Amino acid sequence: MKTDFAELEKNIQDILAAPEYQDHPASKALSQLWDVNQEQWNRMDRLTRLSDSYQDVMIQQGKSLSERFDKHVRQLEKMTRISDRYQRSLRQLNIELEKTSLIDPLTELPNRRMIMKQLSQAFSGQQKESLSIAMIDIDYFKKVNDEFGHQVGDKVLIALSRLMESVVGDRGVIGRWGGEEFLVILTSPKFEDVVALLESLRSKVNAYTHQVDDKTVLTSVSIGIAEYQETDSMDSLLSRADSALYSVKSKGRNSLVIG
Ligand SMILES: Nc1nc2c(ncn2[C@@H]2O[C@H](COP(=O)(O)OP(=O)(O)OP(=O)(O)O)[C@@H](O)[C@H]2O)c(=O)[nH]1
Repeated sequence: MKTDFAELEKNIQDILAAPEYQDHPASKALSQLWDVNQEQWNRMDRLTRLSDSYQDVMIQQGKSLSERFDKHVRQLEKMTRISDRYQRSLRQLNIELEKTSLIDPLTELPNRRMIMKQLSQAFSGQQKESLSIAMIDIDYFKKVNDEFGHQVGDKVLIALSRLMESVVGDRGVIGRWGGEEFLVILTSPKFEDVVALLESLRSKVNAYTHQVDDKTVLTSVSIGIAEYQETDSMDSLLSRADSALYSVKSKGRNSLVIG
């Protein structure tokens, strides 16, 4: 049976208020019991409120904890993204750095370091037997600078680089050896093809004209060629090409000599 507390409370209040029960010992005991009950009730009420507010605090704390956790996760994700981006740009920078350390900035041809690297690779490769090199020097280039100025000289160097690069094409590689000197590495089983290609290069440079206002810059190149021989080291091959170039220069330039 379910107790109707409201009715019970009313009955007790009525008994306690009835004058005929005032001095009855049971009424006193009931009154004491009522007071104890009220006190317990108030205590329960306080405890319930305390527990409610404690729960509120806990919920609030839990909420702020999870908010803090989410914030940290977001920060971590952001840092990871930054680190990824940083690493990507670092890799890109390395590629650029590697490129600039191997490419001549003016002519954009492989620089001496790069062309030496490639020569070394060709030297240790299986096609060593069909390897030839050519040392190319622009004739009287000082005169171009003296007459037209250094800036025109630069433009001529760039234009000749493009021209020579297009003649060599995929049959070899050309790099800037330094100043107005270039080195070509060619791999061809027939040496006469190498000579024919270099002769074509010489004649195209000779036919090239560079216009500066109403003046024309004429150019020519001297070429020293060396074909790989079994006893060759890289140094001896380079040295033969250099001697051949020297020989062309002493014979009057705009020509090629095989060393
Ligand atoms: N404009 C320009 N000139 C350069 C560059 N590098 C080297 N030179 C010039 O090339 C010239 C080379 O002079 P020389 O060594 O006397 O050679 P040359 O005048 O070509 O004479 P030969 O080689 O004997 O035919 C110098 O005037 C250098 O200043 C460059 O990057 N730009």
